[in-house]
This record gives sequence, structure tokens and C-alpha cells, in this order.
Amino acid sequence: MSRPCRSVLYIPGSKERALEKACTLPCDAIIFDLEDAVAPDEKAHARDLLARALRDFDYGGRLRIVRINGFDTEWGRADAAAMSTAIAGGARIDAVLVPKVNRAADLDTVAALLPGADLWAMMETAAGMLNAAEIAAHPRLKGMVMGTNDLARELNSRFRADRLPMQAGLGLCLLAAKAHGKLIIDGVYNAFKDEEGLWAECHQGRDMGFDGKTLIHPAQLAVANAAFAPSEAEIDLARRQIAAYQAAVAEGRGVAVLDGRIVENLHVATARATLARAEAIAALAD
Ligand SMILES: CC(C)(COP(=O)(O)OP(=O)(O)OC[C@H]1O[C@@H](n2cnc3c(N)ncnc32)[C@H](O)[C@@H]1OP(=O)(O)O)[C@@H](O)C(=O)NCCC(=O)NCCSC(=O)C[C@H](O)C(=O)O
Ligand SMILES: [Mg+2]
Repeated sequence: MSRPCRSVLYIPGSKERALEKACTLPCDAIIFDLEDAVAPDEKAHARDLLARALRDFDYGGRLRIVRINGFDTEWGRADAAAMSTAIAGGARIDAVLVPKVNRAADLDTVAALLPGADLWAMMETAAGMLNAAEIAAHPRLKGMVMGTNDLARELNSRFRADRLPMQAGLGLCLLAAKAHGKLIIDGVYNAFKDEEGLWAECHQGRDMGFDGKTLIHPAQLAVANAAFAPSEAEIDLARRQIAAYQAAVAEGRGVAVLDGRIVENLHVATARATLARAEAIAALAD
């Protein structure tokens, strides 16, 4: 299975202290941001700072994703060129995240400028939601990130704790990502001091099938790491399901019954995936 992506922390490319601090934070992935978290006057400085950080700092096994500005802005092409130079100069970048992707063709220009880089797409426009399937099918795309702030802006929807206005978009992108075997990460929870609200939203995202959550502050990491990891109860159930199914098969049956519920081969596949996920998370701590 791929590396866990439970906690994906945005770091403004202009914040030197945060870039350094991230080397020690318990996040599975980092989005180094050159887009919305960086003011127009700071874009050039952030590009240089980030290139140096990616070359000099040790981010360990954390996935390193750089969010560039869109190519419809004055900064997008310079960002891509700077990242290309940084890679040539020894910086390790695992993927480039393209904002406000409306259609698969939006990824082609970035793909041509950065021939070796994996691409991720911000899913945050109404057009992007409707074209999610073709975006997910792009051969260079490895992951999708929900941009629920931009989507709410475009929809003129209101914040609701149950995220009812977001459900159509979240669902379309999830279906697209899963159909094409791509990672998909849920949007940010803006109220970074509200742990209870974050916990509820993380669990909703996990229930829906997201692989993890994007975060804006270190204080949010522990909640996301716990919410997107299999719980002890899920691990115990997975083990018992596998054992019950194996016993049933040994007795010539194709279906087992455990705790009053049937267990078939498809449930065993889910159980094995749960255990693999738990093992991958445990391996991060080694
Ligand atoms: C939200 C913040 C502006 C808060 O900043 P601040 O008040 O400075 O926080 P603290 O004083 O509590 O910080 C404590 C220490 O933690 C470090 N820190 C803070 N944030 C980060 C971070 N994101 N990554 C790493 N380290 C961080 C501080 O440096 C302090 O360290 P120390 O000196 O050792 O005490 C701030 O958290 C922030 O800027 N967050 C990121 C905001 C961001 O990236 N926004 C853009 C992404 S969201 C988005 O665009 C979503 C999408 O596109 C959509 O449409 O939905
Ligand atoms: Mg956005």
C-alpha cells in the first residue's frame, strides 16, 4: 500500500520558521504553499526560501508537495521554473500541486514544464467537480486535494458543521479518485483552535473514504493522525473476521458469521487492507 497520508500540513512558503519547524512535526505529508498563503509581494521571496529549504532541510519520510500558483496568474510559470531548477539543484520534491484545476488539460502545461514530477490537483471549482473523472484519469496525476474554501466561495454556500452544501462535490471527487486509484485528501478545517469541530469533520471525511485531511496548524495534527488511522476496535475486528472466514473455508463454507454479521471474501479484503494500513502507520514510528 502507498505511504499513509493522514495528516497533510500546509506551510506558507514565505514562513522560514514554519519551514524549519516542519522537519520535526508528526505529519505524513507537507504542502509547501506558494499560492494563497503567500501575499503577492512575497511570492518571489517565498520561491527562493522554499527552494533552499527543500534542498537543505531534512523532512525525513514526509511526502513533499509544492503548491504552485495557477498559470492564469503572473506567478505560475515562474513557480514551475523555480521548482524545476530546484530539483536539478538537488531539492527533493515528490509532487507539484496545481490549484483550481477545471479540466484535465489544465494539468498538461504543468506536466510539460516539469517532465519528471508527479502531479496533484486542487479540486475547488464547480467545473473541477463536474470534470473530476477526467482529471482523476490524467496519467501524471497521483492525488487530489479538496479545496473547500474556494469551492464554498464559488458556490456561495454557507459553512455548516455537517457540510451538506459540500456533499455533492466531495462525493464526485471521491468517486473519481477511487475509480482511478488516486489518493484523495479532504479540505481544511479553518477554526484551528476548535479541536472538537475538527474531530467531527475528520471522522466525517474518514467515514466517506478520504485518505487524510489537509491541515493549517500543527495543533491539528494529532486529531487527523488518530481519526484517519484504524482504531484498536477496527484492528481487532479485522483480525477476527479473517480468522472466522478462514475457519469457515476450512469447513467448506464460503460465508462466516461473526458477531451476528456475515463475513465474505470481500469483507476479508477490507480487513486485510485495514491491517496493512495499521502496519504502514506503525512503520512510520520506527
Ligand atoms: C493560521 C496561522 C496564520 C496561525 O499562525 P500563528 O498565529 O503564527 O500560529 P502559532 O503562533 O500558534 O504557531 C505556533 C508555532 O507553530 C508554527 N506554525 C504555525 N503554523 C504552522 C504551519 N502551518 N506549519 C508549520 N509550523 C507552523 C509557528 O511557526 C510557531 O512555531 P514556534 O515559533 O516554534 O512556536 C498559521 O498557522 C498559518 O499560516 N497556517 C497556514 C495557513 C495556510 O497555509 N493557508 C493556505 C492553505 S489553506 C487553503 O488554501 C485551502 C484551499 O486552497 C481551499 O480553497 O480550501
Ligand atoms: Mg483554494
